[in-house]
Amino acid sequence: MRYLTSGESHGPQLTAIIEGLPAGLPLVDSDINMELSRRQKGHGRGRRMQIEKDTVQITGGVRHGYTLGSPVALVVENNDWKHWTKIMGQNSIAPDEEEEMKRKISRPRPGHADLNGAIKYGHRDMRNVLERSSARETTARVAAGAVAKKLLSELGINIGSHVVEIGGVRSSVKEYESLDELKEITESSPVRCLDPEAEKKMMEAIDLAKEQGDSIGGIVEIIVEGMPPGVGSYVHYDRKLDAKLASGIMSINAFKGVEIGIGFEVASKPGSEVHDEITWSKETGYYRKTNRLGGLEGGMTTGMPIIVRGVMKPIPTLYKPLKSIDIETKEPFTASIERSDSCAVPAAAVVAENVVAWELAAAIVEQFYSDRFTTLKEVIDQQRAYARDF
Ligand SMILES: Cc1cc2nc3c(=O)[nH]c(=O)nc-3n(C[C@H](O)[C@H](O)[C@H](O)COP(=O)(O)O)c2cc1C
Ligand SMILES: C=C(O[C@@H]1CC(C(=O)O)=C[C@@H](OP(=O)(O)O)[C@H]1O)C(=O)O
Repeated sequence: MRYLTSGESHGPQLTAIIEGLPAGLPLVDSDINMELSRRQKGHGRGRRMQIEKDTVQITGGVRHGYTLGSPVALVVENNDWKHWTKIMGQNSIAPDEEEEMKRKISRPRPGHADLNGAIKYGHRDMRNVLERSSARETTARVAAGAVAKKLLSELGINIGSHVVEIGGVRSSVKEYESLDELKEITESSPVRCLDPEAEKKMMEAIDLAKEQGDSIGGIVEIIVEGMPPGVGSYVHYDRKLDAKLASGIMSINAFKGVEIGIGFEVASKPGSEVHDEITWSKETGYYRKTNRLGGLEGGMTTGMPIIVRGVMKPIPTLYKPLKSIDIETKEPFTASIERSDSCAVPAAAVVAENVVAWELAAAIVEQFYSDRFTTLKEVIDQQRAYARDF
């Protein structure tokens, strides 16, 4: 299963095309719209989110609420496009030279793809880079991830996320009753945090950063329950599920690191406090009383919850801008900013959740492939029973 996305941040629309989904998966636009709307929320987002009301059009691969087995095409229109038609027009005749010079972006923003992308593709107008490198593209990734999430949920696999840290303020709540409880709390938190004390401090930290013209990053955690054991493989580097999850998280704009289970804590702990002892009961089969390795051993699922964390750097566009060099004049400048998020960690948690959903669904479809969703479901149930009785 794979997908491609297309579209610029201020272009007419974003498109995702998914190939390799089995036929017969129930899928309606509200499954996707729910995720798109979650991605738009969060304290610290800029004015763009007031302009956009992301909703999907399913333009291929689905009839009467079920996938057909053909490519699924998803379209999300950019409301902001109407303000950018002149600047972004795909077919418009080139504007006169003077106008063109005014519009050209020749000032690369530190921390963005601008300068490297311009050098790579030979663009002297860096709008040609920033339009596609913008995290607006995560809308299309969430749309594709929402389809994966639907597939997982039909297979009894449940996925949630929460914000662990923003700008150095850490959530202290580690325990929650169930994923449903986690979802209930995070959906009503402006920063998707489980800890009400930390939530307040996180919001203050975001407001302070904004006031000071700065930005802050943070850490998000994704939890997945219900994965059958043995998904992924140890036999080759590119079949290891932990590697695929790490690659997925690192591919999200501004993500700079990934942890699985207790993550980097393993460095300071002895093996006896890292590895999860294996135990067995007739009802559940094999299980671990602890889950420090986050549901993955040897590149495969253990059947325990999968726990993945990702760290997001502070947003690079600052109202108190950093120094850079104009590529035309080679003179230093400090940029003027129109609008930007000051913190997008809560939104990024939703992106990460959907990216993880995609990687897990793709691994399941690859390993247990069937053209028919009903058969895939039977095979997954068989895998669970087989692992239990093994
Ligand atoms: C949901 C989300 C929203 C973002 N919003 C902004 C923003 O408003 N301004 C900005 O400068 N960067 C924003 N970013 C981060 C940039 O897109 C990112 O840092 C940039 O594309 C460079 O990529 P890199 O940080 O992965 O190297 C956002 C990232 C995410 C995930
Ligand atoms: C549009 C989204 O995020 C954008 C990501 C982004 C960036 O540089 O990554 C810059 C901002 O775009 P603009 O300059 O149009 O305000 C954000 O709003 C979105 O998340 O849907």
